[in-house]
Amino acid sequence: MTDDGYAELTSALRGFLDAVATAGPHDQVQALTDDLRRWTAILAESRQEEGKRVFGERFDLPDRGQTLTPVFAPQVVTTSKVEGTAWFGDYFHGSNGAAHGGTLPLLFDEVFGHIAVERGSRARTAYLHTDFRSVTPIGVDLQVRAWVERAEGRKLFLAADLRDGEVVCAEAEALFVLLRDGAP
Ligand SMILES: CCCCCCCCCCCCCCCC(=O)SCCNC(=O)CCNC(=O)[C@H](O)C(C)(C)COP(=O)(O)OP(=O)(O)OC[C@H]1O[C@@H](n2cnc3c(N)ncnc32)[C@H](O)[C@@H]1OP(=O)(O)O
Repeated sequence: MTDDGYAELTSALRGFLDAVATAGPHDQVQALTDDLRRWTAILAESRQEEGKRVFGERFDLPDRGQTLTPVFAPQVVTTSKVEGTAWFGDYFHGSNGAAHGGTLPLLFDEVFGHIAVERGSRARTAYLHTDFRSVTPIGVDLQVRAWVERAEGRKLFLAADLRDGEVVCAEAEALFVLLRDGAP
């Protein structure tokens, strides 16, 4: 990992989003808004085209340097399976201590993507089906795994599950289609 500060920035940004998500009314809200607008203007001056950005494009950083998805730390990545831990911060909270339902397919898409990347394939998600088996807790280390069910030509049929210990939180099935040469 290149120690250029971006891993720490990603971590700080996640912490900030979690703090925003859990904060009550605050008397410094205008100061915070002003600070955010100041940094937005500074960063806008260094806007880059896709392929030259950090966010989501730095494979040497945790979570590719992005905060869009819940934290995913892979432990095993092969061309046929991926296993690791997932962690949903407060930013991903839906209600009653459970993760927002839409954030689970978000995690699964990211996890499936590791298999596609490991296969050296340019692929896109054609469909992703999620079954919500039990509420997904916030702020807990969860176990996630995904695997290839079968491959048919350009089609890669994938499955995954997310567990809190013995409890299955969610399961997913997806079709990734390998892109034709020259596809955008
Ligand atoms: C150092 C290393 C660190 C590694 C660290 C890596 C981390 C890396 C993480 C990255 C994580 C990001 C991973 C996100 C991945 C996205 O989320 S991609 C964005 C979401 N998906 C999209 O936008 C896709 C939009 N759709 C499309 O572009 C096109 O429809 C597709 C899916 C590419 C397919 O188009 P196509 O290539 O023209 O293929 P087409 O001929 O239509 O279909 C091919 C076959 O698939 C079937 N098919 C297509 N769509 C469907 C469908 N929806 N249902 C059923 N069958 C279908 C067709 O029927 C056909 O079947 P056969 O006739 O061959 O039997």
